[in-house]
Amino acid sequence: MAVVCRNLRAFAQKTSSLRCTPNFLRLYSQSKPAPPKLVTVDVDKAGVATVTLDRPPVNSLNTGLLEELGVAIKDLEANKTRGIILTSSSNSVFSAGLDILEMYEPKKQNLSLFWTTLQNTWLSLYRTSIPTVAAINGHAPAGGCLLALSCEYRVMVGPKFTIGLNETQLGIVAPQWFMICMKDAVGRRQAEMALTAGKMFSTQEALNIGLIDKMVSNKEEAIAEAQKFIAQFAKIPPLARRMTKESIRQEGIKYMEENAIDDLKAFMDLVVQPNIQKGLGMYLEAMKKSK
Ligand SMILES: CCCCC/C=C\C/C=C\CC/C=C/CC(=O)SCCNC(=O)CCNC(=O)[C@H](O)C(C)(C)COP(=O)(O)OP(=O)(O)OC[C@H]1O[C@@H](n2cnc3c(N)ncnc32)[C@H](O)[C@@H]1OP(=O)(O)O
Repeated sequence: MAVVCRNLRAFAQKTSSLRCTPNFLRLYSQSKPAPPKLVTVDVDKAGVATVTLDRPPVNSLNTGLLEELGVAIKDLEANKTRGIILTSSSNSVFSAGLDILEMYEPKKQNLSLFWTTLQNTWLSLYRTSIPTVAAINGHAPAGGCLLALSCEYRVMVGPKFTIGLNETQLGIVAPQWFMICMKDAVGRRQAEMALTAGKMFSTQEALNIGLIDKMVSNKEEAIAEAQKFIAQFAKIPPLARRMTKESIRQEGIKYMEENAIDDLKAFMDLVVQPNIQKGLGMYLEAMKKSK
């Protein structure tokens, strides 16, 4: 709304016949339906929030969705929520990862906003003092896997879905902070093997290496397990919990705090390379053809 108002004000200033009065703004905002929300938040009686990614068909992470997710986390922190369960409205995809359309033939300004929003939202999720669980109810490649890895506990619906950081298979290198998240979960050795091969793991394989913590057979079970994980913290003094989480996640937090600008520059330089752009175009085409 703030952006709409700013744009309207600029438009009104450029014209002699329009005045950007409060009435005009009210009429304008009433005539335009609000865009659908890409992230929904439901807080239950126990104070646990289910945060649902809702960008059909595959919850690819565009700037809008990432922005909404970041705002949701900040709001939940302000409201002293007891836990966050991150899940998807789809019944086959948790998230398809970064929206390739944000990176294909981009405007420089949009690309920069996209990556900065990803960095900020990731950091908010990774370091929040609220207990976090990913209820992974579908495939979670690349950026989808990153979101799940940033939570403290992962429950995944199996056996038919897959999860992993598949970047090398796409001919790209996962950023350092993606790697840190994988190392956090599975240890350096397994992370190296997973990332160099760009392996997508079946749910059972993911369970075997500790990439997920529990396999269940449907979303309801996933949510119930997530609630159980969060409930255990009712007995833990929150300050001790918060400081422990912050301390154990220090490598990732410090990495982003100290390297956000270099990381942005590296991303911006890489994405606009002609060979990367050509690859992205071909990848999009291949996805369409595979239907
Ligand atoms: C990919 C190269 C990126 C290069 C960037 C360059 C430099 C950057 C440097 C560092 C950053 C690197 C970080 C990258 C992390 C990422 O997250 S990259 C994204 C990787 N994601 C994937 O590879 C997943 C691709 N999707 C799938 O495998 C499948 O869609 C699915 C998730 C398994 C679901 O399958 P399903 O059969 O249900 O659906 P469809 O495949 O039919 O898809 C429906 C519809 O959605 C479109 N789509 C799918 N994934 C994406 C996506 N990530 N971005 C945008 N659009 C996507 C697909 O094209 C279909 O569209 P439609 O034909 O118009 O209906």
